[in-house]
Amino acid sequence: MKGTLFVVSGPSGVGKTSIISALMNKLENIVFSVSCTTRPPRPGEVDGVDYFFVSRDKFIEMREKGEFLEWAEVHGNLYGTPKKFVLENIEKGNRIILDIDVQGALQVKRNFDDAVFIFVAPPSYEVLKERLLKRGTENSQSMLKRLENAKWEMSKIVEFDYLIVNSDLEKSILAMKSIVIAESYRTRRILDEELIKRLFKGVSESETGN
Ligand SMILES: Nc1ncnc2c1ncn2[C@@H]1O[C@H](COP(=O)(O)OP(=O)(O)OP(=O)(O)O)[C@@H](O)[C@H]1O
Ligand SMILES: Nc1nc2c(ncn2[C@@H]2O[C@H](COP(=O)(O)O)[C@@H](O)[C@H]2O)c(=O)[nH]1
Repeated sequence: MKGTLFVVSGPSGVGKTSIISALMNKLENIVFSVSCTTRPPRPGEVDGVDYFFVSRDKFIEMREKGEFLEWAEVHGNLYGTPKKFVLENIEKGNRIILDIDVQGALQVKRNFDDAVFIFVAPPSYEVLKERLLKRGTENSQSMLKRLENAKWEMSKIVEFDYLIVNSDLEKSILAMKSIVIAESYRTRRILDEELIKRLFKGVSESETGN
């Protein structure tokens, strides 16, 4: 069975990383796709764990070699999803989680019609501001840019399959976990020749209506 691609998007500071990192310890066969970025690391961020931190030249070289599944300029920096990692994990039958912006999500949507798209929204614009302020990672220019971009990102909610309004973190983690589990029960994902044979063993063709 092939793996499933989960694309998680939403405004900066809404809580995507918080939800995803908690989820990674709660499920099996789940991997996080570490993106490449030209953004400088924040204190505590580790290269290869949070992101692959690369120069703009290196990013452009990788982009030209076709190494990204999708890429976008987000809040003034370049971000991209390494293609090889995602494709390998789809082949292995894993669940792959992407934490990417809305522009990137819409690119993935054009190429992977089987992927699952989850939008994380803040309970209000005011709460989003508070969270970004409290996280304390952005200077005022970056804060303003992220809040301004949030308006366009929110306008694309309808493009997504699922919507989690992240008021209570624990409830949001549970919601994301429920979505990931429910997707693994979709008939189209699990019903193959082998399962059909097993399910209908001993049943004659006239009884199945075939
Ligand atoms: N439900 C919640 N209630 C209160 N605070 C929250 C909640 N979810 C996340 N936070 C806090 O909000 C801040 C932003 O969360 P986080 O870094 O996970 O956002 P993000 O969506 O990944 O942002 P970015 O897109 O910039 O990477 C963090 O300080 C986090 O602890
Ligand atoms: N299109 C892509 N967007 C990405 C990718 N990796 C992260 N992101 C998004 O960027 C913003 C900002 O992230 P931050 O870590 O600087 O706060 C956020 O919305 C991420 O989801 C990617 O590979 N492609």
